[in-house]
Amino acid sequence: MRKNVIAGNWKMNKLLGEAVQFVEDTKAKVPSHDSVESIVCAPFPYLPTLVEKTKGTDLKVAAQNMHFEESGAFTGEVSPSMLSDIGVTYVVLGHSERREMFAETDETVNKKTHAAFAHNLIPIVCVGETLEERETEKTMEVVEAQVKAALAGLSEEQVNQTIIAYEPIWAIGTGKTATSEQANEVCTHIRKVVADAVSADAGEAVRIQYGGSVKPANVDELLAQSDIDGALVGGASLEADSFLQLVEAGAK
Ligand SMILES: O=C(CO)COP(=O)(O)O
Repeated sequence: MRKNVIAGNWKMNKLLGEAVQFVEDTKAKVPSHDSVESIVCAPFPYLPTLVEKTKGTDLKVAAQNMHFEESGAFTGEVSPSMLSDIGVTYVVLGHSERREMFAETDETVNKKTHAAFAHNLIPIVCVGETLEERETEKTMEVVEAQVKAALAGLSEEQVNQTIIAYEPIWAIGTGKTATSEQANEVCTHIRKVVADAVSADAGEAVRIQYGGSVKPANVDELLAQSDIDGALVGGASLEADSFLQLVEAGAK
């Protein structure tokens, strides 16, 4: 039985006081880590404070991106060792907003997955098709290529720990959710791609989240699908109450 992972991706939202208030309001209320992994993906400047404030609780903290290099002349970037050094445990990689607006490629995502494991960070690797790709029936092909590229060269053990987030771009922030059947169909395909590329066991073990307009009203139906093991949530993760409802759904 795979454990659900519910991650709130705050994106570029909240000021420090609001971020702290959020974790104060949720950290003692999230279900046990044994029943669901509850994660907030916060902007870089808040990570040390949030890691400190959530120590010893079941709420975990993720970064939303990182560089793949260890250190050097990369003005404005944050390295994997900086994240692990301050106690961050997960990192979102290859979000479609970074692919679209910040020149993230399959190749850099792959370098970042390797760098994450080298620094004990669990990667949440985002994949997903555009509306045009869906309408021209390229979804499976596009997602397959992204998954294979992201995982290339990882060991079976590393793939077992990887979290893949399937986020159809047309469903992000639009209020348009993929139907639970549409979402599951792609997640099933991703699982098969991992099984074929790595091993049957890795295909079984890898956790696959759905993301795109997930909210308390639709999360149960999405999580009830055979191959969906959680959600990566933007808008509906910004309020403590809504986030708590989502993690409680993940613990069922
Ligand atoms: O991009 C997303 C999470 O990473 C999804 O965002 P929304 O939940 O706001 O659609």
